[in-house]
Amino acid sequence: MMNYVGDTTAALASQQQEHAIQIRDLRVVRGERTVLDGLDLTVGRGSITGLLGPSGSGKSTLMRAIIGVQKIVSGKVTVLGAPAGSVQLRDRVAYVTQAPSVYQDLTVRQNLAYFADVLGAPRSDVDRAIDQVDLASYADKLAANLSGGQFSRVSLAVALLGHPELLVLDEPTVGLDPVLRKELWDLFGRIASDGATLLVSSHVMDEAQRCDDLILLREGGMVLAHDTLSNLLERTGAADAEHAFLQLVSEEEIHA
Ligand SMILES: Nc1ncnc2c1ncn2[C@@H]1O[C@H](COP(=O)(O)OP(=O)(O)OP(=O)(O)O)[C@@H](O)[C@H]1O
Repeated sequence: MMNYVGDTTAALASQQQEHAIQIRDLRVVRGERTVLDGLDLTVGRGSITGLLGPSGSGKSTLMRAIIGVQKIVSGKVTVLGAPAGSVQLRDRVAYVTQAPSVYQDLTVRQNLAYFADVLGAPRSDVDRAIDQVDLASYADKLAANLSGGQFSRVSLAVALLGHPELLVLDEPTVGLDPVLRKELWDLFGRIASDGATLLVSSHVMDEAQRCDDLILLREGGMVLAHDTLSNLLERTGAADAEHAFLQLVSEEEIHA
């Protein structure tokens, strides 16, 4: 009997370990507004999940809850098997916000070295992270003199210090032209193929093509769908993610 209980506990623990993110009945209120209302979500490991939805649908709020910086009213957010925001997740989870914290008056390498010290990551990580984002030839340039795409890659390099298992990226391609967006998505693909899990938000629906899995959020913080793009297109008969989204919204409205 003891063995059975032990096995079950181990099985449950390993099942939780397999998930990068597990959210149960999450409710978040910001100001007067209920932003997330009973949200359930499970994200597997080692993939790129796109969090897509219109502006104000709650993408950033959900990401903040996953990082553990958002005050929640109720529910449970488990990340890599531990409660969101807990100390043991500090160097296992990285978060890049919409306002990147890169110092303009430092070079790329100086920025990375500074953040490596702050995060307690080894200095040897600095050049590895710079290489990973393809900025080796810009390492000694001031961040202020970089292009928009290069600047975004510096934030990403900071996030890669210490080899995080989960990267949460809040609209990393916002304001970038299509060529730079493609470059950045290629980079996300390389990071995921090295074994990390990425949760990437966007309100540009065509970025759905670059994700293994999609979470479509609609206003009111409701998960409209959580599926692969090909399944969503098949289900809705739509030609692209944007039309699939619109189709799902109108189906919801008919059934409401
Ligand atoms: N600090 C705050 N105080 C009160 N309400 C807030 C605050 N921040 C966000 N909200 C509200 O919460 C809702 C969700 O905002 P959130 O930033 O999570 O959406 P989003 O989907 O990330 O939007 P965007 O794509 O524009 O970044 C919005 O209605 C917003 O007005």
